[in-house]
Amino acid sequence: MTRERLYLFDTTLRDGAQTAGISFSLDDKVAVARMLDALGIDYIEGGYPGANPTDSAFFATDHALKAKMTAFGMTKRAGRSAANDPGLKAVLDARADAYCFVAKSWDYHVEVALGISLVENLDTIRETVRSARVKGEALVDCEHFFDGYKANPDYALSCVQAAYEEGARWVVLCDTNGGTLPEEVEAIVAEVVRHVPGSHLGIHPHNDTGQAVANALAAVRAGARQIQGTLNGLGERCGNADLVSLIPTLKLKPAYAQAFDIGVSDEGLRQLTQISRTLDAILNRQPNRHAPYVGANAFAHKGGIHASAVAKDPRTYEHVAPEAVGNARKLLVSDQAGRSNVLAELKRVGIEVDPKDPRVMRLLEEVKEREANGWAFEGAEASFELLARRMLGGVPRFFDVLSFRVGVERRHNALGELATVSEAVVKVAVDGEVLMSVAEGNGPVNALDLALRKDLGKYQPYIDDLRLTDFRVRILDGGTGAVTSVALESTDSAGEVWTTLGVSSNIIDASFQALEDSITYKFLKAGAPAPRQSA
Ligand SMILES: CC(=O)SCCNC(=O)CCNC(=O)[C@H](O)C(C)(C)COP(=O)(O)OP(=O)(O)OC[C@H]1O[C@@H](n2cnc3c(N)ncnc32)[C@H](O)[C@@H]1OP(=O)(O)O
Ligand SMILES: CC(=O)C(=O)O
Repeated sequence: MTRERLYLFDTTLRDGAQTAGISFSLDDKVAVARMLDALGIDYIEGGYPGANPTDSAFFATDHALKAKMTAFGMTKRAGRSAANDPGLKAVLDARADAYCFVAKSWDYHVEVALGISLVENLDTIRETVRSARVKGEALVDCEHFFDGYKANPDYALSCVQAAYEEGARWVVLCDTNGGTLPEEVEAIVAEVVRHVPGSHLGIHPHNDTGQAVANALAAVRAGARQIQGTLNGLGERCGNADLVSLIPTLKLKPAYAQAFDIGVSDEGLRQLTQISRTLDAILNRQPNRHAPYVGANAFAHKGGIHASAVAKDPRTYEHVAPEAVGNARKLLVSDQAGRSNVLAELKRVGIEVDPKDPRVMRLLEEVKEREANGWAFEGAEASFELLARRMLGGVPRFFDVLSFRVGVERRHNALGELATVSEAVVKVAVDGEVLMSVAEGNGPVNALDLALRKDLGKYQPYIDDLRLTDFRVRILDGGTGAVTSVALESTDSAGEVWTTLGVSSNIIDASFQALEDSITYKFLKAGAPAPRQSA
């Protein structure tokens, strides 16, 4: 069976730039465009030349991409000719392969937002497409098409037909306000296909009911052959159709994979998790751990019953293989775990144990007991590994904390300014040697951290590159006598990131436990030798 070509149009750099809180620099835009091109996207909408200096600068350079670089703009202003519209000229002067114009197709919008007659709007569409075709491929985004169709189907259709008959390569049906449901999209697109070939129709769904991806697929089922969307679903308000969800669906789900060819190869698909996370890194955002296909939790199995079956065959609880999209499976250890989760995690960290060893069940019981008292091992693999090694084999006591003291003082500094200063003193024994360090910090935990890591004797070189990158405190029961859980995230020059936990009714104790475990984990990881004498 021959497969039909389905085109992907990415608007991360245009509609995605309309996401609240997001702003792309020129370098960001270039990096994202290259990433999209390598992925195999057919059209990359780079922005709106003339609307702002970044977008104009982006289109002033030659991108030499395989994808069709597309400049976005609005149809010509009413009351002036296309040749006499500076906004339109800026778009058409851009170095692009294709030009995409947003046009009104809802009679109400024509009258209220543009304040022109319905006939004048149709002339505007035609004249704009005519001017664009001279420069390259023309596309028309029919804004509010579905709302327009519901209000006045004949007029909405006449806008689509005007664009198509004038030579637009694609007429894109936009669910601009994002309120249309999949069954409505499917029915309306099926009607439009009776007037304009589906091979010239696209869909641009917004996600205001959380169904933009479903709406894109509904339009494809009804005959549209171009999907507009963005990476990670960026876009105005609740965003656009997420191409990171759509691409694997189109490639891995038989109903679509057997019917359609898209420009993304299997290798491109395997890069998807990396691409999604790189975009978040560029935007300085935390990746969505629960994102379909690519989220860190998309293939994380927490329930013991799930983990047990996954260990037998991953297909029991996975709809596709994580490797297909460049993601990885995880079996989490928590109070929802069974023996299978523990065995899988022990295997992952390289601890060999007979599955029938009674210590495995004791370890699981210890995890559950601790979780009931405020520990949360799920996000703290280093603390679980230390607990497991301590219970199953042993972890050298690289150092012993003999005592610590920390004080917080508010006083005038040398400049006469009032400042709050924390000072800590830590006494440790390292392989028979007693060492004492003093440090000042911007808070009591910081002062303790600096004092503890100041001098660990012969082990000091192993922690020179240790950095603490995050410190999260959770109060487990209300009130000042509450139990406190501290999660400490650490990293090193090799780029490994690990999280350790401490739980106590005293926040300083909880922090110190997490700190000691972080250092011990680093010693183990770096292969530090066990002390000659027990501490
Ligand atoms: C559905 C979408 O996402 S469409 C894309 C939306 N994206 C953006 O708006 C981001 C970029 N926009 C901008 O930088 C600015 O809005 C600009 C440069 C385009 C225009 O700025 P301004 O000239 O100051 O106009 P402003 O933004 O206030 O209003 C838009 C004008 O365009 C008109 N307009 C809107 N859509 C269209 C259209 N499809 N065709 C012709 N004119 C249109 C409006 O009626 C309004 O005209 P008015 O000023 O005579 O009332
Ligand atoms: C064009 C566009 O972004 C919209 O109608 O949503």
